[in-house]
Amino acid sequence: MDLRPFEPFLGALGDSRLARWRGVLADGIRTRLDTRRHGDLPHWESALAALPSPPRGQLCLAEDCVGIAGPVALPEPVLEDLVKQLMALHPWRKGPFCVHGLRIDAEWRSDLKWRRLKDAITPLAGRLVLDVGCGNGYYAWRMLGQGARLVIGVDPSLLCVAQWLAIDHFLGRDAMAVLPLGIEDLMALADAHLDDPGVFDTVFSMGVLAHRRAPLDHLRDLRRLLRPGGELVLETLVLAHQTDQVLVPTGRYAAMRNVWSIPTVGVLVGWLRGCGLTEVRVVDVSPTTPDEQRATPWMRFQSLVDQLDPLEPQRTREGYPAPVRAILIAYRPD
Ligand SMILES: Nc1ncnc2c1ncn2[C@@H]1O[C@H](C[S@+](CC[C@H]([NH3+])C(=O)[O-])CC(=O)[O-])[C@@H](O)[C@H]1O
Repeated sequence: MDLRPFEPFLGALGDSRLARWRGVLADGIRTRLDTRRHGDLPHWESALAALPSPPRGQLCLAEDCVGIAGPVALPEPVLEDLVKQLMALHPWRKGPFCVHGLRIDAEWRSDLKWRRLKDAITPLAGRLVLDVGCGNGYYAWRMLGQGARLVIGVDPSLLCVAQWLAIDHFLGRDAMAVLPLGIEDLMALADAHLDDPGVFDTVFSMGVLAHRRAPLDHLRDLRRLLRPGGELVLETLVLAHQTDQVLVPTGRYAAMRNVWSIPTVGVLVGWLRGCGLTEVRVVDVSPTTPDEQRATPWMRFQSLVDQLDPLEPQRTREGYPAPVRAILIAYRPD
């Protein structure tokens, strides 16, 4: 993979407030693609190259599905080939996507989280949006569908980038991309090349905070990326108690090796305020259920149900409280 698939998007940055990011991001992507080679990348690249190429489709956002519809139905053999190439990008964690009638039933019903937050956020029409840890871009398509001017998704996983490229292959939209960068890459690039990275109208960080070893640094970074008055949408694992506690799992949490901290909602609100964010509000607290996160033919590994105690499903197999996630909104002061 080289810079070419990202060039239309980088070009689109040129006539926006993000113009100064254009060269910076191009350098970052080049470096990451060099150093983050992945053994499966050639396999994913062959699948992308072999995707059928019907005429460009339209982005169709149904309640439960990010869809692509074209002017003509794809013939059966072409659909079979489509399944084969998209399956080569297994596991699909985030979705569902509907590609010319083919439903990619991903591990997560990501539509459910979107439903919880979409009416609580400032409408995205015309806004410059950053989605940190965006996965394969499922939500970034939704953000574009709400009329965002540009959406930068960043995620260090090359499989996520490959899945975005597969979906974008059928849409060819320049105003959104999943770039192979971690938040730390973005901050290092900003520190080295930009006076002030605070340009985004809305910054999303969903499903990332618990995986950061230094959660307060993450919140400070998110604040720095917002323009004054900009909105942060934060989603993360929380403890459902009323106390001021932070769970720091010893070993795994729900089979995940990289969960470092799970605060109560009260602590999380305090962290946001302590990092200089204001008007903090909690818009949702929901347990994650096996209806929302489950194994499917598009994600054949173990999933949430395997990570919960079979006799006491309100606990993980390690004995911790089962996953509950909260969505909070906050602002960088003007
Ligand atoms: N350093 C990093 N910087 C940025 N992203 C990272 C980093 N390390 C890992 N990630 C990425 O953060 C994402 C976390 S998933 C949330 C996806 C989406 N937001 C969702 O809300 O469904 C967790 C979940 O499923 O809850 C993965 O795609 C990682 O590759």
